[in-house]
Amino acid sequence: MVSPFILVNLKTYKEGMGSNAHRIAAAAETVARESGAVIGIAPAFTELHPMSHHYAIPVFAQHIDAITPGAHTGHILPEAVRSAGARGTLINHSERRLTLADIGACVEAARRLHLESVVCTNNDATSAAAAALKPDYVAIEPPELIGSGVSVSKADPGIIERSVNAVRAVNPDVKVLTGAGIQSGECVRIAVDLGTCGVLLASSVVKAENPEAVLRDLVSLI
Ligand SMILES: O=C(CO)COP(=O)(O)O
Repeated sequence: MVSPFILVNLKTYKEGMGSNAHRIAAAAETVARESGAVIGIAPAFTELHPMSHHYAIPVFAQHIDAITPGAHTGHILPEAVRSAGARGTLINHSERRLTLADIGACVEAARRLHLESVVCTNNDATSAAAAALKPDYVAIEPPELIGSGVSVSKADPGIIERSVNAVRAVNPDVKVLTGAGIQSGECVRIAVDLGTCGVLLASSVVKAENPEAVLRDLVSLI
C-alpha cells in the first residue's frame, strides 16, 4: 500500500499553539521518519513560519483568501502563506466556509503559487463540485462528526465511498482525504481501503496527552 497522507489540523486549540505546536510537529517528524507515512500539520497562521522553518514535514495553512497583494485588511494573502513556507492550504473547512466562487478562486490562487490545495466538503454532492475545480485533494468531513470523537470511518463509511466515487467520476486525478473523529490506525486503514489516500484530523492528536503515541497508532496498520 502507498503510504497515506496524515494531515493534522491544529485549528485554534490552545493545545496546538506555541510550544504545544512544536511538540506536535516534532512528534509528526519522528513518526513520519519511522513509518514512512507523510504527516503534515496545519498550524495557526502565526505559526506557519516557525513550523516550516524548524521541521521537515509538510506545513499547510488553514485557509487563504482569494485576494492579490494590495489594499486589503485582515485577509490571508496566498503569497504570504507561500513565503511563510507553507506547502499547501486547506480551503473551505467546515469551520471556515466559502462560496463556490471563492473556493474556485482560492484553488486558482493555490495553483498559481504552487501550493497544494485541499478543498474540504460536507457530502458527496459538494465533493463532486469541488473535484470539478481541480484541486489536489478533496477532503470529505461530515460536519456533525467533527470533534465528536466518533469516527467517520466507522459511523459513516458510505459517505467516504460515495465521495470517492463522485470525485473519480468528475476527475480521477483529484485525490481524496477524509476526516471527522479519526483517532486510530483502524480508522486510517478503513479510510484507505475505501479509496482515500489519507486522513485530515485534529482533536485526537492535538488534545492528546501524548500526541506521538496517537500518531504512532494512526500509522500502525499501513
Ligand atoms: O475538522 C477536522 C480536521 O480538519 C476534524 O476534526 P476532528 O479530528 O477533531 O474530528
